[in-house]
Amino acid sequence: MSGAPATVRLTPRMALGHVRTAARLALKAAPGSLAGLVVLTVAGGLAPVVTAWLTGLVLDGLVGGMSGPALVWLTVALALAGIATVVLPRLSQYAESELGRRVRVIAADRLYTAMNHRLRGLARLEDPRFHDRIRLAQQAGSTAPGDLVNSATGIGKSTLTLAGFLVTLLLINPWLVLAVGVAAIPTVRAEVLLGRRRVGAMWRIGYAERRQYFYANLLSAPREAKEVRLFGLGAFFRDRMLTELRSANATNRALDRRELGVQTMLGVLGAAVAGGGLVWAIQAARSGQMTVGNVMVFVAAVAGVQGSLSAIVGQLGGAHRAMLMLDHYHVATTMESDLPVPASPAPVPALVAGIELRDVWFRYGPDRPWVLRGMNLTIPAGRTTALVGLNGAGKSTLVKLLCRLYDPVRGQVRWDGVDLRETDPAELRERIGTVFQDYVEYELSAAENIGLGDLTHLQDRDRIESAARHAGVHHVLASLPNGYDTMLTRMFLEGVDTEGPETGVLLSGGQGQRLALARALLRDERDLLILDEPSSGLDAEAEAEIHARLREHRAGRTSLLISHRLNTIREADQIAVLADGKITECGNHDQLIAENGAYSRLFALQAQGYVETAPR
Ligand SMILES: Nc1ncnc2c1ncn2[C@@H]1O[C@H](COP(=O)(O)OP(=O)(O)OP(=O)(O)O)[C@@H](O)[C@H]1O
Repeated sequence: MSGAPATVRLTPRMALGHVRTAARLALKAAPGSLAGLVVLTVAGGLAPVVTAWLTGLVLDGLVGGMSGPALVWLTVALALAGIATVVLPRLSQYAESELGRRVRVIAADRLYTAMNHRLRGLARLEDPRFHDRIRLAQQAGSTAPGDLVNSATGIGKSTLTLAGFLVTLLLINPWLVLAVGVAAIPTVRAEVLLGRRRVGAMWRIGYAERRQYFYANLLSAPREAKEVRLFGLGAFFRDRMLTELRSANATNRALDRRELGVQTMLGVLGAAVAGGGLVWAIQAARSGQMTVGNVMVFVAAVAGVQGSLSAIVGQLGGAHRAMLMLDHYHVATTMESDLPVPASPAPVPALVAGIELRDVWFRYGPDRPWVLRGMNLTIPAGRTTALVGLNGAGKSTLVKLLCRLYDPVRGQVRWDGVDLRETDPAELRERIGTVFQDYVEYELSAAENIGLGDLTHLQDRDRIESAARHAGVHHVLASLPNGYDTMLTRMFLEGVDTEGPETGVLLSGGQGQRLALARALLRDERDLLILDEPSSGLDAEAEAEIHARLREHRAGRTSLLISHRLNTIREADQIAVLADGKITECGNHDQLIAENGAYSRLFALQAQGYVETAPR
């Protein structure tokens, strides 16, 4: 799924496919509204023609001295047609809105279900082209199917009006149909060209708009606010935002000017044809070839033909745009899974022997440097393995491979002998509990923040509290204004619907880290516990306390612990040093110290720092 969206070209086959998709979505979402819309479209399309004819008949009746019930009935019919002309567009608008609302729900459901099922790893999420595509697909899902249906009904309605008035003109004077038709050719051609330009401009403006929102967001987002203020970046980002805004404005202005010029010319041409026709009609009326009513019908018909033609062309442009957008939606909902999963995946049983990384090579893209270069490591079941390495050595990358967020480029990661490529990632992840280095603090309640670790326990307050106690964060959470129900956010109000809603709170960095730990500990019975820098934000006392608890918790379980603070991992059963994409040392603390290698050097360096600053 790649390629710049701007290069999308619609073939007739694709267009037909998108029309079918939109029609199916509309039929599924709101068959009643769709049927109503069709009826309203037919009625709305014919109403102006009927009104014009009735007006002509009434005028002729008056001039011809018609009176009595016939004139009354004609007048009543004319009044009803007038009411219909006013009411029908309102009803159509409601039916369109309702259809749009319902289609949006189904389209969003399909899109996000596809994303959940087809985006199992991370690689695609790190591709900027994918983000362009998915953003457009989200936009398309919410508006394009409805827009396409509306354009289709709009085209149908205008076509009916056009046909009605063409027949009218044909009955009055066939030559007039030819004159109006010839005058319409440049209009159609100009609208098609303008439509294409509009679509092209949409991509260019879209990019500028995305950058503009990005800068605008930097100016108001609480997460970035500290740095923006401290480094005085406000004016800098504002200027960049305005530059993007001006660039979008310049594109829009150029387009508007071109449209203004073309449409003014076409308007003058249309008016000339209509004026010529009117002169002819008045002459014909004067010489008795035409009635006053027919003159009126003629004027309405010329305006109706011109108006409906330009509406059809405009709506075709709208349909074209909607189809281009639906193309992104189609690609996003039918994309292949980013991690191949066999038709019958191998089961992931409880871990008995261990996990083996066999000659694993990995890089984040064909044009990126290798992070792991033929790495070999066994993580024995029931033991604690610690992973040590310098910044950027590839420790977190290894964690992602263990969770099958990526597949190795070469080599295998084996779970009790089963290559992870043979497994269903969802089943594998059910067996793993993880605290990532860049853990998430969700803008939800404290209890939910922990409960998300295992949705089956989301409502189980006892288990949630027990996990919080293990992670040493229970007292902090219990003493929040609403205890575990306090929202951990300053972005949303608690209970907006109630009177005097309260704002939530933010935890400190270390408290947040404990919360993430509690979330992982809720997945208590998992086979593999991965802790990537679980205590980097904790004070020394808390760190010692947490590690003592974790040691207890890990006893007899399989765990992988990553930490730069070597004192926290020295009791691991096995310590592996990762350097240059490989495991360069592996053994327990005493063995590695005796080896006098990189681990020993790092340990001595850290120990020295403490000794030198310790009070005598
Ligand atoms: N998503 C990514 N896309 C491209 N490169 C990445 C990505 N994530 C990490 N890298 C690169 O891979 C290398 C290893 O990163 P990784 O995060 O695994 O290191 P680490 O050992 O965990 O480092 P640290 O100790 O700083 O946490 C780094 O050079 C990093 O720039």
